[in-house]
Amino acid sequence: MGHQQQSPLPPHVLIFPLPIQGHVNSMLKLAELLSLAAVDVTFLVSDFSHRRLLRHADIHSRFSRYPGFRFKTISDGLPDDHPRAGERIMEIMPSIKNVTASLFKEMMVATDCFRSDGRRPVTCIIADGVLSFAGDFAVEKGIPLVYFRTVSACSFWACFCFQEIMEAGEVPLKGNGMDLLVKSVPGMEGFLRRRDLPGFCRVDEVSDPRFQVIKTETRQTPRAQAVILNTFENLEGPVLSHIRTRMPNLFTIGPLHSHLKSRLLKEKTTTTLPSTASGSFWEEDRSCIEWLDRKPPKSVIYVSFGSITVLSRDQLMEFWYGLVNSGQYFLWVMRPDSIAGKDGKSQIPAEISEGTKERGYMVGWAPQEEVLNHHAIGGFLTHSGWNSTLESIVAGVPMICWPYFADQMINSRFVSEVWKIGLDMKDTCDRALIEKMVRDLMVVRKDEFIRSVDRMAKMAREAVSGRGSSYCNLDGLIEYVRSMVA
Ligand SMILES: O=c1ccn([C@@H]2O[C@H](COP(=O)(O)OP(=O)(O)O[C@H]3O[C@H](CO)[C@@H](O)[C@H](O)[C@H]3O)[C@@H](O)[C@H]2O)c(=O)[nH]1
Ligand SMILES: C[C@H]1CC[C@@H]2C(C(=O)O)=CO[C@@H](O)[C@@H]21
Repeated sequence: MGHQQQSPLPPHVLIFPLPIQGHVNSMLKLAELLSLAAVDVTFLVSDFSHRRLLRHADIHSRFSRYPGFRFKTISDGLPDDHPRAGERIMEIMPSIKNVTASLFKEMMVATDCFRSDGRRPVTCIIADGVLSFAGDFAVEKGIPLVYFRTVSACSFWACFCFQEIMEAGEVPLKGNGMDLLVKSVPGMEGFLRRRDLPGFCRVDEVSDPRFQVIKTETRQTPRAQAVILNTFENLEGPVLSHIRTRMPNLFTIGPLHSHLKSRLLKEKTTTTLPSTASGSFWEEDRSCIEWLDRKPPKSVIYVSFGSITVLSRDQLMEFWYGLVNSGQYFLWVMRPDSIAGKDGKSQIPAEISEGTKERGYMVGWAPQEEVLNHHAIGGFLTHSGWNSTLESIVAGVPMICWPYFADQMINSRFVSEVWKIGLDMKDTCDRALIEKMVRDLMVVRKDEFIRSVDRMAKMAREAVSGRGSSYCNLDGLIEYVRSMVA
């Protein structure tokens, strides 16, 4: 019998996100894009996140069409009842370093880097840019390493400059001088105030581990062979040029949610624009879509502060009065754990649930991409998480930004001062201002904002289509991953 010609095994990429919603969302999109290109993918996520995905996101059926895709799980080192939200979210960083790092190494050695029948050992590690221990392993074993930092380029670059910011005495932020311009982030000298620096700078001493960990994790990025960012050239071009002086092998492939839709359409896996299955950690309440169906075009402001923000009762009341007094319809996402206090949902005051009925609607978690693309949505009151910002841009929805922490502080400055597609209310939470901003966004300056965000939306869609920059860059990344096994 003649010897059958075997086709060579595909490359095998390990994708390893920081196990929180915003990071898992965008890295799952990358995983699906690579799976579409017939690359084998092992997606390593915390047991905790995996349970949430299984429960609320129907994740296995989403990936069942990709035979080369596998989930593997690992502990994030936190107890199950840890809130993984609010101020305590940063506890995940030392926990991962102290617990997950050694488990990861053991797992990689014990499985021969996830080798199995018909599957090579991992040929490339794509790790979250803040998981440097995965980078240590890759470097030690000579496995090609790519970092994916899931935040904006502007935030990544500001974090990269933490050393210089510190040496210039521009941190720690002590509450005064917050409106002084920051001189140590090249390219942002004209508009970046101290209050706009990533929230990790809001510490009393530079020795604070929350500042130090981000400084160290970010500064080691250039040791990777390449870096991926979920952004596009026309959105953050000037910042990207600065980053490329230090990390020339930079792949901008975003907005990933839109890119995935574009490729799925092109693969002719579907004839209508696919609503890609979600990666939600909470149950999506679809009743809000029926509520929106009954509202006039661009008449509703969507309110959501992402997966980590926790509001004090006072803040909740200010937002609520501001929204009600604005006279606009509002759809408000109130996660069960989003109000400070012990027992989450029961903390929503009765006056709010009752008083919302006239012009508002509340859900615990929404199908956000679909909501933002609904004709009834005219504005987004957001915490300025990077996925939310990109989803709003692509949907052509102007924003009011109330950043809570981290990259959100700088994203909101870019939304208001650089891209001019919304308003920034950082460091304030006052009902009269909220009322005014909602009216300005939805009524008074509506046309001006819609014009600029529509222009940006068009550029975003171009970036992920046929000959667009992100589309070509993803092709380049796939080629690069393939070249590692050639
Ligand atoms: O009701 C909701 C609310 C949110 N989402 C989705 O959840 C994601 C939220 O992501 P993001 O807007 O980035 O916010 P966070 O969950 O807070 O993300 C964390 O991770 C991001 C990416 O690194 C950072 O930019 C943020 O600051 C950080 O808090 C988005 O895809 C939303 O579409 C829903 O599906 N339904
Ligand atoms: C919990 C935070 C630690 C780092 C992550 C981050 C980043 O800059 O990569 C920003 O905010 C959060 O998403 C993460």
